[in-house]
Amino acid sequence: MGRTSDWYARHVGDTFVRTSKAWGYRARAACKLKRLDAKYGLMSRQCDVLELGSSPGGWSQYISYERRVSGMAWRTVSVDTRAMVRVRGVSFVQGDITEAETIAKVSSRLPSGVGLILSDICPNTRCERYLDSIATSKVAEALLMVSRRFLLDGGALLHKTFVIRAEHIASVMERHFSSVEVYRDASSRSFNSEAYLLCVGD
Ligand SMILES: C[S@@+](CC[C@H](N)C(=O)[O-])C[C@H]1O[C@@H](n2cnc3c(N)ncnc32)[C@H](O)[C@@H]1O
Repeated sequence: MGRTSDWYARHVGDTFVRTSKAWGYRARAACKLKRLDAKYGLMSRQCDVLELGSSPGGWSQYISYERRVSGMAWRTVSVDTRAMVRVRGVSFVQGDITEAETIAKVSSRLPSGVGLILSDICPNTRCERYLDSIATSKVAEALLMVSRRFLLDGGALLHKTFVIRAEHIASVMERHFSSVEVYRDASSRSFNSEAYLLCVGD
């Protein structure tokens, strides 16, 4: 079997792909967020949300749905370098979170900050250990900068990274947050094994 058919067989056989399709989510990532929400009660936080790396919109759909069923009128602003088809109740900013122009656009929509930042940002990795490690560290740096700018006291940052980098990034985050927990989701496919860091401030 070639690489493409290999990927296809894995993809259609994946429970999270089937579940996300059944629920009408644009990406299987929505099922991962649902699992993280069940573990950490993310959506029960009474606050505005800043979502980073949102396209094609699976997480945005999940956030939008959860907020609507709970009747909460909190704002959600989502950011991605790539375009995203509109999601009800979500304000989308197209831009790079490392750029001042994007930060200014987010600021104008969330002038008072947020209680929760959710990042599913995935840098363009090249399966080259040194370059990938630089790319994931750059994302972590950008998230720290965004957290300093937008996260309110007691707020939380959920950050997706790769298992191989998780402990190092956690040790950096521990200098800036009062608690940092590393979680490896069972839905992560082994070849790109992802980990999530939940960083909570004072
Ligand atoms: C795994 S995808 C996100 C999937 C999304 N959470 C969903 O549920 O549909 C990662 C996204 O991160 C975005 N991204 C990567 N670097 C970025 C950056 N510097 N600023 C904003 N978005 C970025 C990519 O364009 C990509 O759409």
